[in-house]
Amino acid sequence: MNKDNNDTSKIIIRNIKKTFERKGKKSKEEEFLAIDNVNLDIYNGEFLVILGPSGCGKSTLLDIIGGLSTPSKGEIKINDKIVDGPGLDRGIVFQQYALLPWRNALHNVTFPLESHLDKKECEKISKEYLSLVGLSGFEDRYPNELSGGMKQRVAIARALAIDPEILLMDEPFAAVDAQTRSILQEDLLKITENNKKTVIFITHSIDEAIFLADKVAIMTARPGTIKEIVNIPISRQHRFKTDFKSSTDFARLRHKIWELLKEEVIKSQEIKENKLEFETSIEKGGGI
Ligand SMILES: Nc1ncnc2c1ncn2[C@@H]1O[C@H](COP(=O)(O)OP(=O)(O)OP(=O)(O)O)[C@@H](O)[C@H]1O
Repeated sequence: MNKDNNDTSKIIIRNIKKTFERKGKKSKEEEFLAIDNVNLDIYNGEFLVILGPSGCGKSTLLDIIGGLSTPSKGEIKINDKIVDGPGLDRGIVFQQYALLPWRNALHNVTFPLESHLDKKECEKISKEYLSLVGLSGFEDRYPNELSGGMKQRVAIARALAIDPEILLMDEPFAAVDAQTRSILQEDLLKITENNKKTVIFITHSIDEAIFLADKVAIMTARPGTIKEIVNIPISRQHRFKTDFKSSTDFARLRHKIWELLKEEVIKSQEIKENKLEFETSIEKGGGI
């Protein structure tokens, strides 16, 4: 695969800018620039992880790719078609499971299928995907009877059940404990590899990024843009070796990514502190 050739891109992101209208001082509407000039190419079957300081616009970008929000400028193409809303080509998994509490696991997974398939077919497919994520036998459990990790498995099964080409995942493992997270990472890597999914995955964890990604996009402090792409040239088989996370390859990548990210985390904290100082001084009637 020629990764420098635009023609092979599955997802093409060009000059994306997003501003929000916000109430500013004296309740006046003000434009708030969240992300600007975001450009990315994601190739068929690639696993892209996005890292960036809190508030830099990662979720904003993912929402635009998912068609849940529109860009203020720029465009996104998937398989050469401009994204103008949500679609069955994209399955989305959020941090907070977003399961329907009144439905059991099976019927949470059937939910996105019900509009176009009959009941029997929906349940057959849902059982298959629950089995794929290791939840055979848990079909009739309600969300309040499942652990955090199991709920996230149901959410993944639901996203996969529509057989999307693309999985969009917004910090999906942030709410589960460290051991469960590690197992979910391994399972996700196997499932997406075996089912040939293209994945965009947001995280705050550098270790998670290195374990999962083919390439890591590091975003700048707000307004977020892509600062650098770091390739992770490590085979999937090698990642499953027990000593991978203590290898020199891993340490080298972690150091490189942290050096790039640290600058942005510091900038992002400076932005917040300046804003606080500015607001405090305005409240006191002075300037800065
Ligand atoms: N609907 C909205 N209206 C106004 N501002 C918004 C809206 N959605 C996001 N923002 C702002 O845009 C900026 C980017 O938010 P976003 O949630 O995309 O960041 P993030 O990088 O995903 O953050 P985190 O890592 O903390 O989840 C933030 O300052 C946020 O407050």
